[in-house]
Amino acid sequence: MIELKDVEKSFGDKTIIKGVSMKLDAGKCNLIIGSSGSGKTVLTKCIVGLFTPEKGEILFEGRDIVSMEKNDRKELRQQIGMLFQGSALFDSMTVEQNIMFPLDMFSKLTNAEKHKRVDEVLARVNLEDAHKKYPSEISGGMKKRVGIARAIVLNPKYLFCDEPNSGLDPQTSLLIDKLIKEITVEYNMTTIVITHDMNSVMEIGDHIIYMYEGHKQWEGSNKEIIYSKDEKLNNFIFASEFLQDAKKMRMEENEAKNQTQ
Ligand SMILES: Nc1ncnc2c1ncn2[C@@H]1O[C@H](COP(=O)(O)OP(=O)(O)OP(=O)(O)O)[C@@H](O)[C@H]1O
Repeated sequence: MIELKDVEKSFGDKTIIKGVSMKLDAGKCNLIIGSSGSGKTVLTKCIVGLFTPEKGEILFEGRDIVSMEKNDRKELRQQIGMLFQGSALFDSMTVEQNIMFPLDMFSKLTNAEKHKRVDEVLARVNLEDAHKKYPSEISGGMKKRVGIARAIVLNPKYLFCDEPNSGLDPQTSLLIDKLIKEITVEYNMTTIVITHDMNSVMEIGDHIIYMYEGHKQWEGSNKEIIYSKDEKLNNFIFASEFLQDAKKMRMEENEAKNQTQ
């Protein structure tokens, strides 16, 4: 579990993150949503130790990354898998070499063990035959899957995904979401996903945090979000007429169900 207590982060005299507290559970997909500039990336960078907040604690299983010794922080960072926007694969390396990279950098496994591990994670993301391909030879969805395989190759306790669906069609997005969710449950990882994708919110949002102008405006599950009365959240998620209609229908269905019970 990761717990944030009253985290504050400023640049110059501008406070970007304003006293944010939250608990992010293991085995759950924790989604951070919010409009552009609301502080999602800055908050996430604070959590993974790339930015140091001026105030507050960020506890990984009770250990504060903010005040941690440099070596301990380095060790902890190796337990964090990252899936970057656009996958961030090395174009000059094959799929296999891309996934091997963190193992070469951070593990003490033998060559044979590393190859076995690469095979395992590629099989897990259903890409058994992609070892020798270059990123330019595979689709956007496959690149994301390679990105996921690379993110989990060191068996991390924590997984961060920045806009995992950006640039993907709705069907492929759904497959990537399902994969992230399955892996989260299977490995009991604490997963944090930054997303703008409302389908993801409804599909895998065990715990959703809505950021508004640097503070946590709302939190709840995908079951609760549809019935939320928070005006700012509703303006954000039901910005499209389609979603407004979907919400109305859900609420009417629910009312009808309650009346027949
Ligand atoms: N390194 C930095 N120095 C100064 N200001 C920064 C820095 N990084 C981010 N900011 C500011 O912090 C605010 C929040 O930015 P952030 O990138 O966290 O937003 P976001 O919610 O992730 O937006 P998006 O959805 O567009 O990625 C913005 O006003 C941004 O200009």
